Amino acid sequence: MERLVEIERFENEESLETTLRPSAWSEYIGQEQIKKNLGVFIEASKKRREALDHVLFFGPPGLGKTTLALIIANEMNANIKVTAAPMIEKSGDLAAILTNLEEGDILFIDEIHRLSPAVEEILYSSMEDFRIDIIIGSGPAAQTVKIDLPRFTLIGATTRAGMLSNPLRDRFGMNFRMQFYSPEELAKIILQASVKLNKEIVHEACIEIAKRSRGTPRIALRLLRRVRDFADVANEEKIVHSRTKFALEELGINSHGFDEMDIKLLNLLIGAKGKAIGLSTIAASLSEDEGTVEDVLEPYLIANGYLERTSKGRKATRNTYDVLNVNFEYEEGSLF
Ligand SMILES: Nc1ncnc2c1ncn2[C@@H]1O[C@H](COP(=O)(O)OP(=O)(O)OP(=O)(O)O)[C@@H](O)[C@H]1O
Ligand SMILES: [Mg+2]
Repeated sequence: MERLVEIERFENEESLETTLRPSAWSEYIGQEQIKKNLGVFIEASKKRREALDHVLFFGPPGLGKTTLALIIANEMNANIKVTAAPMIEKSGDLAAILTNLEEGDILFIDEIHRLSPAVEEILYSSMEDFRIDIIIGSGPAAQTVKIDLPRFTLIGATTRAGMLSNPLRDRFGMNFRMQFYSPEELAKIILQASVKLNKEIVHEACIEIAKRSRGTPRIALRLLRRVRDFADVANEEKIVHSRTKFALEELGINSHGFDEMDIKLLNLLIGAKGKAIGLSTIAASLSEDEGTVEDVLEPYLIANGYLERTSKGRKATRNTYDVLNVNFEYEEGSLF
């Protein structure tokens, strides 16, 4: 099923996303703490004329990890090589990438939790000592060759910090957890994008879209494009509030930004009448895999207090009942 507030990337929209992607700090809205800290580290390493320490970003999809990596490269005036863990199958693949880097280059590895152990092993020594050992040949004739690497910066991104091995995590000098965006921040992002799309939009419309975007810029931008379609079809020069509300209702997105899948999950929790439900049960009921439930569906619900993770499983909260307009009946002490 195609989710409108889906966070995965759709191929045909990838290029549009690239054009809307900020390339400078001034256009990167929110994540203030991360921006402040990174700004200091970037300035310091520029002053010392050194490569920046390795950086790790983690957090749900669509919150701006890749964008940050590109901005860092821009700020450092560095070349950036972008790749993703599933593309690095063998240790030889990584060795080839690393030996092609130049002093000060940035290597961006997306989905870094998906590296194979053998590849991870190579990465350790390259991050720490800027050197790799490669075994050439096999059997008794095998030889280890040490290759020195230029000082480079590794930027890793992952939606699943929990799946990163400790040795790998420890080798990053900085790691940053991405936060969900407030509606006001998203409204700014929407306004900025509408200028690039050359379509005027009123403030109330920005806020309306922002409120329904699950705190996620990628979703906000996708909804903006859908709403723009409605406005264009209606021959409206400006995106106004009424058309926006109409479009979002037509698209089936409720005022909390929940989509069908969220609602199903929340109903499931409420149906359990105060008992916790295990992740595997939830995944099976939603016909989704556990990873998607954990990385894509749950973080926003947890961050906003609609779902609680306990040792026994997932539970509804008071908010869950409120938001679904369900009276909450419970025996004293059994629920919360
Ligand atoms: N802080 C921001 N300010 C303005 N636009 C942003 C910001 N963060 C993200 N965006 C926009 O949202 C889109 C998605 O961001 P990005 O691709 O960086 O997310 P991501 O965290 O790398 O996602 P994934 O985990 O799926 O790789 C970008 O195209 C960019 O235009
Ligand atoms: Mg990304």
